Amino acid sequence: MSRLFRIAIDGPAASGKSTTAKLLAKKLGFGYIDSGAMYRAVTLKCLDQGVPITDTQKVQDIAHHAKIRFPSLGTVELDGKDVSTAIRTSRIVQNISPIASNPGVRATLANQQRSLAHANDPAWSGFKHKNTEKIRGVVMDGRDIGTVILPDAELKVFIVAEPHVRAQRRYDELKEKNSLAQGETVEAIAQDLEARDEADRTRKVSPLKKAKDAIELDTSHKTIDEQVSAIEKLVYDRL
Ligand SMILES: Nc1ncnc2c1ncn2[C@@H]1O[C@H](COP(=O)(O)OP(=O)(O)O)[C@@H](O)[C@H]1O
Ligand SMILES: Nc1ccn([C@@H]2O[C@H](COP(=O)(O)OP(=O)(O)O)[C@@H](O)[C@H]2O)c(=O)n1
Repeated sequence: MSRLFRIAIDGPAASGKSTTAKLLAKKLGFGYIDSGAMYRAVTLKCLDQGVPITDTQKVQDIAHHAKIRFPSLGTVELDGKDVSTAIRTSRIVQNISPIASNPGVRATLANQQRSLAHANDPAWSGFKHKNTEKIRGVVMDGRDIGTVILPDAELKVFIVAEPHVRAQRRYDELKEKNSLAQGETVEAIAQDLEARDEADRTRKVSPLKKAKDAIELDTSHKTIDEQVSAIEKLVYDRL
């Protein structure tokens, strides 16, 4: 016997969603779908092809023809090329908000996200529960997963953290990857996160919002291990 268990993780920028989602997926043998990476990939393609991010129709066409894949845990491919690092720069997030609020882009990516979540990929080995039932599933993170993409997910978590903690973590991450733009400071990153969260919260289509039945998890004073274990426990509680 096999049962499907879908975990929706939403929250503001740099709150710890993808780190937690990836480790949780690894622990449970679940698939991991990084929906933010898909918006980042569409943004990268627009910038590379010189398509103005405010040209609604052209951006929709780009999204429609972009072939985005997740060949392994944490890697992202765009049109056959590994873009895992290229999509993580500040240039991408500074241009992403008009693309994420484009209804045609959202419709295209939403379809792909739902079919990825239903793919039941054989690589998602899952785990045995109480020695009988096989639990297989997926962890998906983003802004609208619990509200729009998987409204009937078996578990919804809304991850938050204090703004200065998120800015410092994102700064450290970019520094470590040598992806900091020249002269980029923690303050500049804090401003970017705030502007992006505001745009995500106030857009008309699929805004960033905690689903009514989501459980809030504040990671400000938690270690990564603690936040992964907290969600893992919620999974077992629900089974
Ligand atoms: N509890 C934590 N303690 C320290 N660093 C963390 C913690 N949670 C996440 N991070 C780090 O913060 C950064 C942002 O986390 P990330 O998972 O990318 O956030 P999101 O997906 O919400 O944007 C990453 O570099 C990650 O390693
Ligand atoms: N489900 C999603 C995921 C991301 N996004 C958009 O994509 C941007 C980047 O998402 P992300 O999760 O990669 O960003 P970070 O939280 O890692 O900074 C967000 O600021 C949103 O504008 C969205 O609109 N809907």
